[in-house]
Amino acid sequence: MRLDVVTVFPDYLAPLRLALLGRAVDRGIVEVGVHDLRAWTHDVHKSVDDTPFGGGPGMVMRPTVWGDALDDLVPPAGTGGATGSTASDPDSRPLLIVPTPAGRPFSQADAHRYARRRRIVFACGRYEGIDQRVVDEASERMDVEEVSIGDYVLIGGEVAVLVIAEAVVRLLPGVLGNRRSHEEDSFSDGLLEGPSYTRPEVWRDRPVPEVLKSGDHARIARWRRDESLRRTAERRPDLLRRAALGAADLQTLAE
Ligand SMILES: COc1ccc(Cn2ccc3ccc(-c4cc(N)[nH]n4)cc32)cc1
Repeated sequence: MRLDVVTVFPDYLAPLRLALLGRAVDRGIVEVGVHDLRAWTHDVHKSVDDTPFGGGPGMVMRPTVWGDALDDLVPPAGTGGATGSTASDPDSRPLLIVPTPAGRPFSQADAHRYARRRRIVFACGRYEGIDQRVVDEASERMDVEEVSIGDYVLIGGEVAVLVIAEAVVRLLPGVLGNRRSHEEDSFSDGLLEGPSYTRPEVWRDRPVPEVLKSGDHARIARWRRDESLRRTAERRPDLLRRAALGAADLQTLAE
């Protein structure tokens, strides 16, 4: 997989080269390119924004600058660049992800879907966002998704790109090493992960739950499922409605 990020703050994306993500890059599992949007500006002031048509607060990012940046990263057809998707491989087109407060909510299912793509370009907006025509025009030759990472307002798209990139790259084969499979991830069974414990067995007079030291794997699995159900019912009742619950689960929730 290749990830390209376009931003006016390239240093914000430095974490992509650290720790697990950095190791994935070093091992060639993912290639990462971070590009300063100002490299495509046309004026001495390297301006990337302008006042909004129709008035209103703040500034909007200019389509001319973004258009030139995306043309270089994903050359239009006929310029030797990427063409439309092939029927046999719908994921062959580059995917342009534009974080925005107005986007569709990003989910673990999206992370799995993105992890199958060969090429993802992230457009990091600032100010009040990017001129809408950039998305509209890019949609002619790329798959474009405007994505929100939550119902809160950030200052720009860079942090959202770090969140999405981490959620996606960790799913790539070989990135997490011998860690348990993704199938056991939080949300993988539709429920929240329950509590975890490690040594010492007693810490500030607080013992580890006895069942976890019992060696009875069936009993441990049941206890973990019950804790997961209780935590989900308390913190994310919306997830419960979508989860596949068995009779024992319903018994636990009824207690
Ligand atoms: C019209 O309202 C606003 C429009 C833009 C902004 C600042 N801003 C500029 C680019 C950009 C990209 C992503 C996000 C973002 C994503 C999530 N989940 N929260 N905030 C915020 C962003 C603030 C408010």
